[in-house]
Amino acid sequence: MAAPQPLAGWRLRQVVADTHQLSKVGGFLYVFGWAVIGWLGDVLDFAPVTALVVAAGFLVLAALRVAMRPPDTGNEDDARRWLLRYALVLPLASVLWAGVQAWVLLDPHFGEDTQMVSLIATIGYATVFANVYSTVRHLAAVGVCVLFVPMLVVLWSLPDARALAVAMSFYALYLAGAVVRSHAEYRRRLRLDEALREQRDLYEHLSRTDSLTGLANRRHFTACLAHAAERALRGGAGFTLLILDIDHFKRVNDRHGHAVGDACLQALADRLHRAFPPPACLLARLGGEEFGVLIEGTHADGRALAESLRNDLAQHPLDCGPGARLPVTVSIGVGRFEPARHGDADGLYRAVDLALYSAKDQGRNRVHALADESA
Ligand SMILES: Nc1nc2c(ncn2[C@@H]2O[C@H](COP(=O)(O)OP(=O)(O)OP(=O)(O)O)[C@@H](O)[C@H]2O)c(=O)[nH]1
Repeated sequence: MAAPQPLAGWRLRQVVADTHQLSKVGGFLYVFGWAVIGWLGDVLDFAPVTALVVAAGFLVLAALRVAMRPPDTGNEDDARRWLLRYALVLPLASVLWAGVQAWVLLDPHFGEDTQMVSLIATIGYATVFANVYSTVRHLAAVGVCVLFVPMLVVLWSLPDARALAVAMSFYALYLAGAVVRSHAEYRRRLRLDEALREQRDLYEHLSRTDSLTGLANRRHFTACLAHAAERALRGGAGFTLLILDIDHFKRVNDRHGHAVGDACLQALADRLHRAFPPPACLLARLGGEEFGVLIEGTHADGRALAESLRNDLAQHPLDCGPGARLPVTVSIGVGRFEPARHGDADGLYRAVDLALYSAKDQGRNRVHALADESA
């Protein structure tokens, strides 16, 4: 059988979050239980100091659970350390309750009603431990043992309580099964959640990505362009848009075949990555042999970057597979977003697209910048 893997990554963070969420207010159940027992058993009459110390103990432990918030650093070691500390604190209230339970059963000051209520409360707390703290199996097992074992020892030691001891022993077996089952169910749910998350992430990635080149697709690029324009309109940093199109790409397909054409598009995507590194630049394949580049910030000289890419491509053929080093040239339209002139992202896109087509019209293998057009 394979050794169990230590919790890591998303699962660890989820276990930490679930453990705190499920248990953070549970400490107050012991406060309530002790208040009921104290009231039924008139404990303030014969042991006022102990009663108050026990109440204070339950209150402090309940408050500690709420106060021990999981770390939000995202660091796995922090999360593991927190889980260990919390797993040490969580059963302390059960230890105190086990002491209370033994006291109530053994001290004749407490009447039979109070003893019965305390036993019911112990069953309740142990059942909660077995079923609710399913996130960490050992934690649930320790909690159940701490609550049940001392009570069973006391019951078996009392000659008048044999029937109760037998019944409670059977219930202890049920609780052992509940610990195993609830933990297995939790692990199953965790695996399902993780698979759903991975599928959602994959779907989101695919819906944003061009499958041939791995660049952003037109839909994602258009959305990012719109966000960049909105930010700029609200006074944020500006941005520059490049649209580039391979010249006479049809000839590549016609002469070398579609597969080489595809490799050529992939090689161009690699070249674009080197010329416009993320995260300042977003690269997209807008369709066919047309690509877009969004450069965030006001410092980039889009025209110079476009010229340098055009030169690089004109001088260094693209590696499009075995025996296929193809010289390709590109035509590029480029422009910086100017709110007063373009209005929104669509306005800039239209203007840069026109610049690209004017570069094509004027002979291809050239960069046409918006500033040139207005000159
Ligand atoms: N291999 C390959 N070819 C594609 C893909 N998408 C579009 N094309 C081809 O790209 C070519 C585009 O041709 P045109 O629109 O005439 O453009 P062009 O030949 O580059 O000419 P200009 O843009 O005017 O310089 C067509 O032959 C399409 O079949 C693709 O995913 N893979």
